[in-house]
Amino acid sequence: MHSEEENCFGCKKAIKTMKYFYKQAIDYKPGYFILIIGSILVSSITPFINILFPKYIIDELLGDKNTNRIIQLVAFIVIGNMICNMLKNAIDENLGKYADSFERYFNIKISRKSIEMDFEHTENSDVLNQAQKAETGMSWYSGGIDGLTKCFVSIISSIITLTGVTVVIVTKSSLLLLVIAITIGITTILNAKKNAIQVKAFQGLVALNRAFGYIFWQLSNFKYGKDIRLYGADDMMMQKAKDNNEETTRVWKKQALSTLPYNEIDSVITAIRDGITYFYLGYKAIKRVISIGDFTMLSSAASTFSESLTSMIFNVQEIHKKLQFMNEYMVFMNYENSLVRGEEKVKKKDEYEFQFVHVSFKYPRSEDYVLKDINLTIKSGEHLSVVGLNGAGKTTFIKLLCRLYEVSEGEILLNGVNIKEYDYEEYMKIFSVVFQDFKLLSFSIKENVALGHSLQDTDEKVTEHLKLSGLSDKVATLEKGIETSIYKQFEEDGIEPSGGEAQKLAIARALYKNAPIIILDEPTAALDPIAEYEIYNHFDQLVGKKTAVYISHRLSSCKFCDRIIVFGEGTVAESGTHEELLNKQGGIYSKMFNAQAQYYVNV
Ligand SMILES: Nc1ncnc2c1ncn2[C@@H]1O[C@H](COP(=O)(O)OP(=O)(O)OP(=O)(O)O)[C@@H](O)[C@H]1O
Repeated sequence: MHSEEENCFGCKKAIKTMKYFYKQAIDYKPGYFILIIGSILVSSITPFINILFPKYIIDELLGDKNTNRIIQLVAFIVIGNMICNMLKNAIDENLGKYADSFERYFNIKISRKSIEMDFEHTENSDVLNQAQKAETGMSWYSGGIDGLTKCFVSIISSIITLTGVTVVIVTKSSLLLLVIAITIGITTILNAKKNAIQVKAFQGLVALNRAFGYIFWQLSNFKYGKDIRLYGADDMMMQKAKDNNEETTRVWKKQALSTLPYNEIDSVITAIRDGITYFYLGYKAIKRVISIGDFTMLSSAASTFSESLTSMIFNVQEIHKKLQFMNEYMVFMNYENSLVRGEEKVKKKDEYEFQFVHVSFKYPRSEDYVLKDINLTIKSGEHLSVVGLNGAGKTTFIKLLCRLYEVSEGEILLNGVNIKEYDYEEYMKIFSVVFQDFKLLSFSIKENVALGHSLQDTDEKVTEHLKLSGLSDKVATLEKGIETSIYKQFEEDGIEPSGGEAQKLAIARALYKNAPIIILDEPTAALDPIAEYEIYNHFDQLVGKKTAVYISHRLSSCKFCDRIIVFGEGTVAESGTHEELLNKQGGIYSKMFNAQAQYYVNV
């Protein structure tokens, strides 16, 4: 939530935001700003052509009636307007291309920030809302750099036009300026009120837009099609989408109804201003204080004056509003990472011993401890199995080990050094992890396996690891082999891997990374019994002397491990080898194992 002080978007904050964006934009695309200068020049010149030359034509028509001169003047107007329009079109066309490029530039930065921010932020709905605000605030709400710059262009052009037009009006009728200035003062106040309503509505729409994006994604993503169809959830999903749509419409409608009176008053004031201008100038022309040519020029100058002044003030207010939208991007980009990131290098050696010393943990914004006073050592090269009932804290234990979360109490040591003291990226490199909810990307099999590594000369190595994980037979049947795309999102001949195939791919990816510590969270849950048997048969080949941690509900897999730890109610309830734990009367492990074995024995 923004505090009261933060909500007040004053001049200082606006200038800071402006500097922040323009510094990056100028570095990224300086060419854009050269075009902008051209745009300012063209849009400043055009109004003068249409104010000055018609006066001379009328004066000529009512005076000397010199045909050649009239033709010359008309040619000036027509050709001048044509050249200005052509230049404007050429500039606008090029500016459009930059607008897109700026939008992508800042979107990429949002993505990078999302990846680099503390993992715990990615599960925080405030942060997710802020990411949404950053993205929409930088795109269609503000128009991004291009939208903001166009406002500046308009302001500068308006100032140039205003200066010229003021000179024209002052020489003939300065009272007119006063009338226009007063009416514009009123419309400015109305506009400020309208903007405040729009900014408030934007804040209210963020959560709705994010929810709609989620529902839309689930509905249109065929991966979720099975569940939605079989559970008949389509009506419920459609209802949620409809409710969301109605709520969004309600917010828009409320905004429109709130701003409508201001728009209507604005129209009345503009009409009064135009009426006064025409009556006043008409009266002067009838009294022959000004010529007919002057009447035309002054009425056109008066309307240009009010248009330019209105546009200038409108654009100042627009800039203020747009900067508030764009500021949301800054807020997101400035999220501090709270995870301590040390500088100690992880020494490359064969020994990696971890110690959990009185480790307790509760998730952020939660009062309940998920893990309580965990004390254990994972010896280098040990194959450790972690078991326990659902929700016992097994995955949380892995998340702490991999530093996705900071422990709440106690410490985790690697080779005697607190893991906080290690360089974060270096520390991450020592783990190959397959999480329960691992993700494959819509890229080729090769890219999925060699993820994060160079793709040069990798074919053989990728094939080798696919063989280890038991996927080579499947890949051999594919026309494009390891170049085959996963999923059909971008390639028609992409494959839809089965649950087991996807898991084998994820295992191949983890093995390919060749990190000294392998962690597999439910590694064989989706594998058929033969594939599971194969994996465990090649266990030593797969993992070798590396330290390995397995989380599994298939207790038969625990036999392969040196030691088993059993989590229960947030603590390490039991620890020992398969045989030791099985012999422990009334123990959690023996109960779970016997319950599972019963199914097979009783068949
Ligand atoms: N991001 C989170 N925020 C708050 N609570 C969480 C979060 N992730 C998990 N929990 C809670 O922590 C507890 C332990 O979850 P964890 O995923 O570690 O269990 P698990 O032993 O791996 O379970 P399973 O066998 O079902 O995979 C659960 O009660 C879960 O609801």
